[in-house]
Amino acid sequence: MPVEVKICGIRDAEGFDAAIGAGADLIGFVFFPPSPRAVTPGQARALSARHAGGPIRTGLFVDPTDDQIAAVLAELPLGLIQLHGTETPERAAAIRARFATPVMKALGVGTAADLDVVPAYADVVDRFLFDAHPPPGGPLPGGNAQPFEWRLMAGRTIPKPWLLAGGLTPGNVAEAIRTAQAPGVDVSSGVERARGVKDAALIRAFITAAKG
Ligand SMILES: O=C(O)c1ccccc1NCC(=O)[C@H](O)[C@H](O)COP(=O)(O)O
Repeated sequence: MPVEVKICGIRDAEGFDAAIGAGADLIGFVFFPPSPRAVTPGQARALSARHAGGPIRTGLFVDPTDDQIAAVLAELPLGLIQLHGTETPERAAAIRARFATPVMKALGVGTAADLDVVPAYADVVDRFLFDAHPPPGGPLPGGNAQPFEWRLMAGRTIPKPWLLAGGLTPGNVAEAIRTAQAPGVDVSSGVERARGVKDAALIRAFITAAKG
């Protein structure tokens, strides 16, 4: 199976077109206003409309209310809702049922014990994303360019498709995939030339390295 690649935090045409052109499988729009990568639903709709079909449009939320999700879905259909906060399995299940949209739960990994919660989500989400824990007191729960120990994932049976995230770059992604035995990867900071500004050449290099 080819490795799946998600390019997260797309907020301009350069990033969107580069991700599409290079064969991204998923594209992430951040609906978390404190993030430098945040977009409005209208901006995401306009970007998404640049290309019909293609990558799964993923909406990233952090402990969202139903109203926040509904406001986004009123503007553009999402193929996947990414929950990157402290959402419980019950909350993830409720969101999935109410919006009839697949859900990906992001989980922070620092030690093997952090993976103990996976079974609790297994029946109520469609995918997992494993990311580093955010720095204590930091403003963002993700998108921090922080890697975690990739070997913690090796040999694990994860009951749903999953993405490895955290501090990935064009230079380390191939090794990360091998070490973690990851079926997919997600990147934000590693394909930016400045915080929140995607770089087309880095996106192309990342996808080539991941899929190569
Ligand atoms: O990217 C953000 O700004 C962000 C904000 C709030 C919650 C999650 C966020 N990003 C989540 C992602 O899916 C990132 O791609 C993932 O954390 C990896 O980020 P990076 O280490 O910067 O590649």
